[in-house]
Amino acid sequence: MTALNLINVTLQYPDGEGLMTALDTVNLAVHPGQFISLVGPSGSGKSSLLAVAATLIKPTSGLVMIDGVDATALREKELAALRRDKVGIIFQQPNLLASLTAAEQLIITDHLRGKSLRAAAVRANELLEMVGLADCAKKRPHQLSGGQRQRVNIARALMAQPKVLLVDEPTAALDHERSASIVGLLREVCDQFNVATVMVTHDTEFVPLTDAVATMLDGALTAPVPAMETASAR
Ligand SMILES: Nc1ncnc2c1ncn2[C@@H]1O[C@H](COP(=O)(O)OP(=O)(O)OP(=O)(O)O)[C@@H](O)[C@H]1O
Repeated sequence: MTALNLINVTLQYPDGEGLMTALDTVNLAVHPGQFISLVGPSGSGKSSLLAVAATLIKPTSGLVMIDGVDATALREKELAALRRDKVGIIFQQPNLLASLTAAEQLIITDHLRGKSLRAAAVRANELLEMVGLADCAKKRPHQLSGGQRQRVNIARALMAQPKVLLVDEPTAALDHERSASIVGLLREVCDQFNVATVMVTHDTEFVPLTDAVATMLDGALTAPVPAMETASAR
């Protein structure tokens, strides 16, 4: 089963007297463990695609299937639960809470999901170790570098064990070396947690670390994205 499946997704915004089409009949299937780069010029619809896939915006028409469930058919409460449990979102800016330690940034997300604090603390420590921040669990955002903050952001998005990870220009605020290590980390996350990952990027240099490229132009994908190859073929 695909983890994320956009089927004939069209998104239109009101534009003066008429409508502007931000997404035009987009079809995209992403399998567990598949890592897709999403590229295209400014205004081509990349952020709109991520927002629709994240179920933050309902498309004008088409289906958004997350782990086999059609998100466009759900009521707001069910939709919020689906998003919380199945979708991890990583924005450019980590948006960490200034007063919380790295571990607490992660624990609070599980707490909001009604999970036990003890289990959350164990998982938070495991994830911080996985992203290379075992020594930084007690540090607050101002004590971390930009790259470290982005690693906390990634670990936080993994707390819910999402099926789908949506990443919007994770390297925009980082230098070259840190950017490479963040994309390398996302590759590891994708493989280790078998999560379907879509990353918007302007950095075509990192595209080879991903399995396939989706290119957007004027709201449409320029070509079908190849299906998942077997892991051994990578
Ligand atoms: N809330 C909105 N209301 C009206 N038009 C919008 C809205 N959000 C986006 N658009 C338009 O939809 C189109 C696609 O925008 P989108 O932000 O998805 O592109 P993008 O590829 O992510 O661009 P960038 O690389 O600059 O972030 C653009 O023409 C944009 O102006």
